[in-house]
Amino acid sequence: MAGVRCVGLRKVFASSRGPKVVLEGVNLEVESGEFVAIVGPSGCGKSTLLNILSGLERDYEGRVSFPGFAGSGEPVLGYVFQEPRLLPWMTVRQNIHFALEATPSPEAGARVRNWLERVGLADYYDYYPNQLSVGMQHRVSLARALILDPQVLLLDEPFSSLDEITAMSMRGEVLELWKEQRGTVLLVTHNPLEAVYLADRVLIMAANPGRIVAELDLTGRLPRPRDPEDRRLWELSRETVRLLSPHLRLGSAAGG
Ligand SMILES: Nc1ncnc2c1ncn2[C@@H]1O[C@H](COP(=O)(O)OP(=O)(O)OP(=O)(O)O)[C@@H](O)[C@H]1O
Repeated sequence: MAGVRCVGLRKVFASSRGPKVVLEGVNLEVESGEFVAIVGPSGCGKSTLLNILSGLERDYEGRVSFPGFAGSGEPVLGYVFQEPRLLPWMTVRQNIHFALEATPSPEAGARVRNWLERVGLADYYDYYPNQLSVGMQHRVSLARALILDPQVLLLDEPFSSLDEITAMSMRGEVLELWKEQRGTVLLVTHNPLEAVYLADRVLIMAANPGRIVAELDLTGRLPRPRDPEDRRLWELSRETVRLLSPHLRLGSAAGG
């Protein structure tokens, strides 16, 4: 098990107009096994935050830790990027198998087949990424992250390019997996309804500089399992929008 903790995160990017503070004073405490969604205006630093948590971005100030993780090194992290980022010279099966190469096991082939079925791509195992629709490529990238049984799963708008029927099914798949493994999930989304359907807590970020400005706690207000048709989801999604809307004008005083 592993939670996620950030203390005083600050990230500055160089730009043609000089240094740009993208994240400032970001403090985050996610319990082990918690499902947290992050919503915020475009460009407020959500992906940058996930990149820091994943270890891809190492040039930042502040501290990141994974409380509750008892192993050596770092917990197993799964990261589903905004774009599928599949290796074009590998087939679907090889792309998913590739994720397991660091931990070879005799069951790897069976696990890949199982995940191909779970994401509805069993018939496409020998296709190359350029032979798939964008939505199918996203499903491969989801399988590639989930097959690792991650203790911490980072999802950067993983459903945004999917049609709504497929997105619903993939949300269900992520929830199933989360129930089975009780890993920690951090989901970045622009969809307030998706955030309140999936998460225990929704964090609201503002821009310029990116920081967490509000939080909506759903535990107790919306028991699980949740019905996607539940009217309360709409009410809570409107509450999320109300918390977010003062921060939506980029570059405004409210935005920083
Ligand atoms: N490598 C980089 N070099 C310079 N600036 C960057 C770099 N990566 C991101 N930025 C800047 O950091 C800010 C935050 O970007 P980021 O992608 O984290 O935002 P976001 O909230 O995920 O946006 P969106 O919701 O549109 O995906 C933006 O102003 C972006 O231009």
